[in-house]
Amino acid sequence: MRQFLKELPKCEHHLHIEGSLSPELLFQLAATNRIKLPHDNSAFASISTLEARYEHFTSLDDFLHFYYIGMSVLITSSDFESLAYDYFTRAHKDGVHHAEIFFDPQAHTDRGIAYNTVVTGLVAAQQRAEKDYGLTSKLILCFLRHMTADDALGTYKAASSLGHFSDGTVVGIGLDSSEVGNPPEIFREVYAAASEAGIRRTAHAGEEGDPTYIERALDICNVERIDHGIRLAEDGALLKRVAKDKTLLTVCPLSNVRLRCVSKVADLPIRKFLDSGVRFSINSDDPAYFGGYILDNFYAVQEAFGLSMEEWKYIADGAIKGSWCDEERKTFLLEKVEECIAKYS
Ligand SMILES: Nc1ncnc2[nH]cnc12
Ligand SMILES: [Zn+2]
Repeated sequence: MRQFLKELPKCEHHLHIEGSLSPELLFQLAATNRIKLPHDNSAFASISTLEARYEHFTSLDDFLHFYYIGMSVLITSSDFESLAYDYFTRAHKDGVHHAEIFFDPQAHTDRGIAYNTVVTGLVAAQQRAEKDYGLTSKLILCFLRHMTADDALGTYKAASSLGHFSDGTVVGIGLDSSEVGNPPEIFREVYAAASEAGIRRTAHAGEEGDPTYIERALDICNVERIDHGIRLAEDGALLKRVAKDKTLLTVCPLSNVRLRCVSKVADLPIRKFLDSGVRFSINSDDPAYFGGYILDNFYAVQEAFGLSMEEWKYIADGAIKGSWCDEERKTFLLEKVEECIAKYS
């Protein structure tokens, strides 16, 4: 089963590129770029103390504190390119054929790094990954929900004025950071603009927030996907609606355990999603912080739920169908899944 899971063609839809910054690369870039890490936080004493601290996050906000300090070492386009190329290399080894990755421009522009510096580096890595591995990818621009709606709108306009939505450099928008107390409707205006312009839309919802966060993301922000969405299981009517509409949930099992949304993978509503016909993909979120890349998440789900090959085919097919790539690529990837199933049947 492990070899089958490794080879099963995967699409990753929930990966924060800044969350793939390993402690090794973090310390290396801090030295190269002369960035001072906080002296008053003993976790930053060494790579091993930082790794040890990552095993004890108490909540999303506790993690986010480290996440924003960590990314402060990313300065040049080439830093972003190395970060993203390393991720693509690892994802390719895990059987990822198509990745739709989040980036947080405000977390960089807020500390003086230009939006274009970030995107230039990421695009260079995307082009190399497609050439070297045949791995296709898209960028999703996330707004930080702890910042204002005006700031989100300004970021959206900056990307728009560079033509990044119309030329396909950025496929869609997302919403991340601290969820509870920062509901999706605060950002209704920027979502309406994206909707009007035909830009893809997703939002983190129902990670820590109750199911109304999911409902409001769907109803008010008109999102096409829900990132995490695990608390959907608490609302039967909403669950039916999401299943009927084939709205993709991008679930991140190891993240949910590390951030204490659930105490173990077996407590996630994976069985309920399968039985109700909810479409979902399995993803790594911030793999350098949560102890595993996409394949580790697949293994963890298999260990907890003992799924059949047919159920894995349903997950793999749903992930492809819910992707924001073209139909030709989807057809190709669906055939690859068929071949993999045939090989292991
Ligand atoms: N799991 C997560 N939830 C919300 N915002 C994030 N930013 C990076 N990872 C996140
Ligand atoms: Zn996330």
